[in-house]
Amino acid sequence: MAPQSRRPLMAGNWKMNLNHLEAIALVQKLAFSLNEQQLTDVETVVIPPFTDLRSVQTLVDGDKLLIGYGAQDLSPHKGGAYTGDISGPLLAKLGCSYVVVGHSERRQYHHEDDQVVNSKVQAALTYELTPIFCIGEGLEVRESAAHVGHCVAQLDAGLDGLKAEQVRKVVIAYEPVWAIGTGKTATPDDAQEVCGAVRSRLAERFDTETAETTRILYGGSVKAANVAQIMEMPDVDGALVGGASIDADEFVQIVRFPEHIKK
Ligand SMILES: O=C[C@H](O)COP(=O)(O)O
Repeated sequence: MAPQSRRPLMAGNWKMNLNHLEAIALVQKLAFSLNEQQLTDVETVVIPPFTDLRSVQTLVDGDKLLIGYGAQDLSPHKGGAYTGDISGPLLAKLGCSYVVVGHSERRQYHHEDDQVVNSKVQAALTYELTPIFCIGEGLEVRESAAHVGHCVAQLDAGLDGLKAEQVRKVVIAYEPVWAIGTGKTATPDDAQEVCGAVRSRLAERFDTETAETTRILYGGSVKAANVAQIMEMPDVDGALVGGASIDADEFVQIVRFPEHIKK
């Protein structure tokens, strides 16, 4: 059985969807549909666009909701002349707990390399934000069966310079790029293969405690219909959900996955 520190985490990455009014409506619907026990059993987090964060904060704080929130990216810099960037201190001040780092869409469309991703992981930890650090292979790498090595190399690069106690504060998300937004979900065994390799690598590079306590998520076309099978895998501690997280009913069913499995 997974240790307590690996409480299942369902994080909804809304990407560039929903304005601040739609954000309020969605979070209200989650709060209305999920009871205290369900939100205690499964940590539930929304990751809206930056422009929604203040509205989400006001709602979550005002009604003392058991729903966490975070941002989709952060600057590696503390502050200053970086037009368009959002820093760790600005996110922390808004009450964010999480920040996604190294998502494949940032790597692809904003040319973020492993070094940039590593500096963002470090920035997040500096400002007490939990990075949801993404790794994952494209289709070509998968087809050449080099995916495990590719993901482990991304993991190593992203965690470069971190001590074991810092790594334990990171959430790692395995997202095969070919499964993102395509409707092609990796099989539970595909998810387990890489999540298991990530955990073994954490043991090898840091220590057993780090490997056993660090949470590893799967992401890529997760929906209510497939989440339970994926969550049955021993090294999968949650999901980073894209498209299905902007549909309140669907995300509620994803959070309620324990009702469909016995782990
Ligand atoms: O961050 C989330 C992932 O990119 C997965 O997106 P998706 O669930 O729409 O495939």
